[in-house]
Amino acid sequence: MSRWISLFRKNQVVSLSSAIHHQKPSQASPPPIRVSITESAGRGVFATRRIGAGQLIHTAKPLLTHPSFSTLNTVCYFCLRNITPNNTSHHLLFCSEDCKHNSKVFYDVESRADWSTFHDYCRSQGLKYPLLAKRLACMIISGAASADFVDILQPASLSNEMISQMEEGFGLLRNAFIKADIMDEQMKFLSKQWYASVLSRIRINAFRIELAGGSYEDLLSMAAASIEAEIAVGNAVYMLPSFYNHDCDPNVHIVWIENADARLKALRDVEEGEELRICYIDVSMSRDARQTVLSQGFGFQCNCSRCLSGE
Ligand SMILES: C[S@@+](CC[C@H](N)C(=O)[O-])C[C@H]1O[C@@H](n2cnc3c(N)ncnc32)[C@H](O)[C@@H]1O
Repeated sequence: MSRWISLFRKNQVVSLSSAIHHQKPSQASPPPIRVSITESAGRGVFATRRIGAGQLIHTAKPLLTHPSFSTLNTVCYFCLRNITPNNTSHHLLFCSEDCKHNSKVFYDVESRADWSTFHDYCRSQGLKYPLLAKRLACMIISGAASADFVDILQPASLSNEMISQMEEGFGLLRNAFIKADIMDEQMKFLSKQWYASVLSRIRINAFRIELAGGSYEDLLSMAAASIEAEIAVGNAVYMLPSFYNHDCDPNVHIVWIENADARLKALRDVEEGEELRICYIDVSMSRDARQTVLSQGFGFQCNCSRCLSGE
């Protein structure tokens, strides 16, 4: 969701360059945040104490990840870490034995089926989120996740037209499992309603992962590297980061260094009780463009102070 361009806005550069000295979270205590209801944006994340600019507020492991089609052979199929491609093999890659082991929760089921038709469909339609739904379905079939795994996340409201557009993807997903002889009992959850409900949640909660690389310890050099290279390796869904609302002048940034493990950092000093917000979009766009993207992509009218002031 978020992008780096926002970091170059003039009024943020000073706080960012002073931000890099406060990177370590408190080891012993829980993160200084709570999830509560906001006045106008559903649930949100609030600071439970003062947080200094640049402080690492918390990290988050993804619930679901999937590489982009363009990075399928160059990033870890589990954690999205960049891997030097092996010219002799076009097989899916894992960056470590740990990732290979951890991926069993979906890969043992996934590798039994032929995904070519489902993938061709996604590729031709430019769809990335059904890949995350496929991974979740594999986790549920393997018994590693329950059918309501992502139900706690806010769903997008879908029009009837959007739901009917999902039918083809649903049919192809289901067929791939049927052809792989997955037992009816294990696929009981896999209804059109389940598929639409999962995609509606992924749609507004998935993050587009851009890795900044292991050598960028400070936010400014990460921002510069990310803008230069446009490094989008895939998509991922998280639990806690999904509760952060959007602001066009955010006080928190989500960053990925070398894999899909997220780090949430304060962009400026935050007072106890203040809501913590990230940006979902490129906030260097004009107000009208931001409003259009947020309304079409996330279904809300942004009324942050920047939008209200017309900036
Ligand atoms: C990723 S979720 C954020 C958490 C969400 N508020 C919840 O209760 O789970 C994104 C959704 O939160 C709401 N939201 C986020 N930022 C908002 C904002 N600035 N103004 C109004 N609604 C917002 C919208 O409904 C949006 O689709």
